Amino acid sequence: MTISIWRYSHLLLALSSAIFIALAAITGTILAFEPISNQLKPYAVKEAGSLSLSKTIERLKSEYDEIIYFEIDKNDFVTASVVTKQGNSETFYINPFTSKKIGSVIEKAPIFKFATNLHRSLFLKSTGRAIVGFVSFLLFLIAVTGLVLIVKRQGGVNYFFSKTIKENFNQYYHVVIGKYAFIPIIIVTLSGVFLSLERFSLVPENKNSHVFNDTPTEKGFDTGILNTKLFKTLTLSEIVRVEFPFSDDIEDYYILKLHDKELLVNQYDGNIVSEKKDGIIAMATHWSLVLHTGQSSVLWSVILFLTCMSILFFIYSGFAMTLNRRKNSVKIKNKFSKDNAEYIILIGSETGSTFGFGKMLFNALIAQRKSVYVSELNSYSSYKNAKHLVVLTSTYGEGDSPINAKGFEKLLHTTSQKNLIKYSVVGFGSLAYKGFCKYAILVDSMLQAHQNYIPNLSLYKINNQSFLEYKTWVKSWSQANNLNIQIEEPPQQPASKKINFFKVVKRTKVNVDNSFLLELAPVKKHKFKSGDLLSIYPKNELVARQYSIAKTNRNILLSIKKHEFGICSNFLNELKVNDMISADIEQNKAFHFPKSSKEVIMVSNGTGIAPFLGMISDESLNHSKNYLFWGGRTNASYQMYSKLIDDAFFNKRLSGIYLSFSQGENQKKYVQNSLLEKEELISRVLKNNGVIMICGSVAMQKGVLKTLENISMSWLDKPLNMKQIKTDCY
Ligand SMILES: Cc1cc2nc3c(=O)[nH]c(=O)nc-3n(C[C@H](O)[C@H](O)[C@H](O)COP(=O)(O)O)c2cc1C
Repeated sequence: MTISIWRYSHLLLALSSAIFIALAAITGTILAFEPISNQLKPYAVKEAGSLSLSKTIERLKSEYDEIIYFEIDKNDFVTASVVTKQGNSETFYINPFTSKKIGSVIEKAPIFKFATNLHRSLFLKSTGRAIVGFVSFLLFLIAVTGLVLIVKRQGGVNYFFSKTIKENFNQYYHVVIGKYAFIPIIIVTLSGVFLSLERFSLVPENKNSHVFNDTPTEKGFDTGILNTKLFKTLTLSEIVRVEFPFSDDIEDYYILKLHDKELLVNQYDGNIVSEKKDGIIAMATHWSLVLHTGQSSVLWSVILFLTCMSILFFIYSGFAMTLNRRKNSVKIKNKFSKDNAEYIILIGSETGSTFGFGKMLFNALIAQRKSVYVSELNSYSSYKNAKHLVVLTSTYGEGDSPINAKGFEKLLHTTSQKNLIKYSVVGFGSLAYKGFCKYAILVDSMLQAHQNYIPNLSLYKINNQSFLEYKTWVKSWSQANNLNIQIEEPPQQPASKKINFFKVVKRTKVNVDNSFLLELAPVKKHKFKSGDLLSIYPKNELVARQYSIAKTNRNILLSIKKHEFGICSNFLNELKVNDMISADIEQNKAFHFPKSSKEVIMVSNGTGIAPFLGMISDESLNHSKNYLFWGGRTNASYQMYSKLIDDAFFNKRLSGIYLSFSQGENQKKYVQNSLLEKEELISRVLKNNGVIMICGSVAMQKGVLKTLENISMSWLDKPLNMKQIKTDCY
């Protein structure tokens, strides 16, 4: 498995701390509710913050015999510790306007006590606290390495918040949630680390101490403390805690804890005897506590709750992705050394899937008793007996090389070859990205410019790891080199196998092209759209065959071509009305009808028309002008679809229908020809941000994309914008 240093660090850090992080996240999720539940209690008194200190003390003194202290917590609850007129020593919440008791001090619920202990120290006292602090730091590093990975994946900092391409559920949400959870995770982890360091006295202490003024320490003139400027102007919003003098002794002071300092105040004349500033560490402790626990803000508590939930999701999705990669990782054992092999296969891969394709070619050549050597592009070297070089490479980032090809360019220029070597480059990429197979294009041009390499086959690009496209290339390459090699399809895992039942409600006869329509009603209610996929498992087969769905009358309409030896198509052709089949609907959002486009062009050939039959029949999709291009063999091939298409035209769901027949009576015509005839329409749709949907064979897709590229260049003077193209080809 090819793995970059960042991904490796991210993974290693996650692996080493996952259990602790999971525990902290679960307990954090529970603890996020504590400030929320506290703040929902009715002890915060409206506008109490503006009440002056002298008024508060005056009322307290009239209500109770003695006051020990009162304090205002982060929820704005005022707690007073007093001796009542009945002589009882009590602590409770008061309304500072009246000084009357309004509730007993909240006891921490057992669940919160338990979660706090587990979260802070894993019930292991100081050792546990140290572990938790360290894990918090690891989580900080995981977040930072994750951020770097997202930036690389998005193709730079500037594209951080631009659309993330969805390859699968886990990868997509790992990245998307990661973008938004990064800042809260950094805040939570850094505050957690700080609180741990502080607990172990590893942060510099606050060196500030009380500096006493040179005021007389004898009992001075009693001016009535409540009339002093200080007590009259200080409000509860500025105060954290007020401790009352213990006795009448002049050296017993009022201790006023404010948000940024502590004052000792003479109880007779209100003079400030001493002042101690909190300093930066005390401020940091205060803010770490507030930010880490969510006290004082319901909104922040909710954010903390969501952050803990997302950490749990990262653990799940991260491990699911890693397991999946491991499952797909491929090891190739060379049987020949680099200098003995006639065929050299060099692979550029980021996440390993291209190695699978390399292995297929390797096995096929070995089966033909050819001497083959496989390696990474980064291990490019001299090859004494090589006659053929095949480069299979993916593209990453914004058209960059995959990680194991970073050094290839330099090696190519500094390593000399003795022989003339025939080369072919196959690019693995995705049309969803701007630079489709851009790195393969670069490798191809580098080899072209190299004196020791002569082209064998022109550059071949493969979308979404399509096995069929690869098979087509292997066939051409094999023929070009007088070989007779064949690659074997890798065994597929049965999809999730969420099997559901569907009843055949209608079907047509097989037409001149061996194609037929099959209408299926789901036995249980299902949500699906035209463009989704139906995975069918014929007769207990493990490998599913997928068909693009048209949704008509709440049923599924499939257009199927019967192949002579096709297990699935023959199985479906044997079905009669009322028969039941088992299948699974898979969402295919990438091929749903665009929600906001004003014009949509649908291009298909053969049975690829299926999803469009549903889209043009759906009355709710009436926001756009739609055009249908379809290619088949003859007019008779079209008859099976004509009723649905004519209806859509009369209902104004279609504004244009353009048919092309490859075996037409007068002339041979393909969809590409019809597109060229309608260049003006195509260029207008492209110019006005319309969408072009393509469904059918891969060969047709290639031809259509080329035609669209040409139209875009000649009419709009710019390359085709792939964001306007949706494809579902096989
Ligand atoms: C983050 C990311 C960026 C990608 N960037 C591109 C790109 O710029 N151009 C392209 O054609 N394919 C791009 N792809 C698609 C991959 O090249 C494609 O899935 C390839 O088959 C992966 O092969 P590998 O697993 O061997 O690396 C990208 C994929 C990912 C996950």
